[in-house]
Amino acid sequence: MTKPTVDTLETLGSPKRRRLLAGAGALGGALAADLARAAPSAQPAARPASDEAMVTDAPTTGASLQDKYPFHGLRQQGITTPRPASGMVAAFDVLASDRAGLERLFRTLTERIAFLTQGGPVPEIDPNYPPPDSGILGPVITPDGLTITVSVGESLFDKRFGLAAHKPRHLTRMTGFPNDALVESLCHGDLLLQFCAHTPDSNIHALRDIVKNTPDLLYLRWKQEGTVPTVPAVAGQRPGSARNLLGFHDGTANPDSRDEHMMDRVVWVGPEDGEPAWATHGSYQAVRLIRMFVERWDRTPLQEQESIFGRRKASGAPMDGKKEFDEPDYSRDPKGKVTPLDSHIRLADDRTPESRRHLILRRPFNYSNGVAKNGQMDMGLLFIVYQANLAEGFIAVQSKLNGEPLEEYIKPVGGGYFFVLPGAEREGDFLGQGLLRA
Ligand SMILES: C=CC1=C(C)c2cc3[nH]c(cc4nc(cc5[nH]c(cc1n2)c(C)c5CCC(=O)O)C(CCC(=O)O)=C4C)c(C)c3C=C
Ligand SMILES: [Fe+2]
Repeated sequence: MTKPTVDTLETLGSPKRRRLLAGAGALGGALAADLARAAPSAQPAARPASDEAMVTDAPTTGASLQDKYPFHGLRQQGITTPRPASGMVAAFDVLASDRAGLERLFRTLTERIAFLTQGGPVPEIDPNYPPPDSGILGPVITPDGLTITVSVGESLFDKRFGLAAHKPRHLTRMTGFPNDALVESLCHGDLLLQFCAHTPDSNIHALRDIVKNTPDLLYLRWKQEGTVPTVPAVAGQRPGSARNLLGFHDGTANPDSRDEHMMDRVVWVGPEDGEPAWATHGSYQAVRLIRMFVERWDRTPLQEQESIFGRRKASGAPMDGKKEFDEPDYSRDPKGKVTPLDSHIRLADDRTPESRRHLILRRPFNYSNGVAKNGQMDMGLLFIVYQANLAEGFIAVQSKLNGEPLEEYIKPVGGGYFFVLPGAEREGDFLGQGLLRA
């Protein structure tokens, strides 16, 4: 996992930052926001990434607008990178009609992502032309921990670009599971961009930049924004996982994304996986928009909620444990008297050697979209999951979950399957280069 660098070490929780924000009213919102974004500080970043005791996949206080992840590398960022507070996915149809157009798209994406994730001043141009930037972050783009991850859908491998022979082995068009009510306009896409940053403004800014720079190449199909609640960092304590909108800690049993050996096994496609050579260092991505029926959930007894997940709501502990990160021991409970056999966590991973083959890296965000037509709150989980093998990963785990009691409270309505391109390794390389040269 690559750690963010902090050029000028301003932390969101620093007294300086708080003073700047407190002065926002007096200064006028936009100017104060510009100052806050660009302000340097002597405070170090708060996250001690090398301290084992602090492992969490929840954003903690101390995020800096100057955090940045290197763009070039064998693998793309935004997968094993810590999950920040704001996420967004945007799925597109590709308008390019031939290989040359597709290459122009990949080169443009590479150039824009390299700039947006590293930040810098927006160039000044002749005011007779439209401004080169939306301006919503001010004249200097702060990196804000932004990552933009590019993946491609199965439909990109149709006749248009002559890529059919190079499709990753498991990349298929997502089909519905028994509890799904998929809405076609919220599904699939030739290309998907995942934006992650400390603040939603950076994701929106980046999306608008990319849309502005690809008018003849991309058509926006659907998008979904989401958030992860920030977990306060308590000195000497491992922070708990963030909570989802059903009120449970979510992410507890995720494999440790800092363990490179584990990530090579679970997440990244390797040369031995029987995939096309260009796909090495890529990953399969499943995205699911899962609506939650929160009104019904909030009227469900606590003990039923806990039985549905197989964990305690307050602590996140497994039913046979005391603390969130205690390991459940199902061998002592073969009939499911303590942890029901059909609880979410026991179905998803029954801790047998067989289930080790189906490990996945979950990287979800909570979403809240306003009000549904029936007057209910439209909220849920933007479920994003990465694995080296889609069939053994998401599809196998979802198949085990089919029919689970949680289904009474959730309804998957959209998403799709995608393949994350390997990284642009060196300056001058572009995302998708291996695929187009295969
Ligand atoms: C197909 C994969 C999964 C889907 C879809 C999914 C949906 C989903 N999950 C929650 C809430 C929780 N999930 C938890 C654990 C968990 N979930 C999956 C897979 C899917 N979940 C796995 C593999 C696991 C880990 C199981 C284990 O090893 O014990 C938990 C418990 C805490 C944790 O480990 O994260 C919660 C809570 C919701 C609300 C949801 C759909 C809306
Ligand atoms: Fe889950």
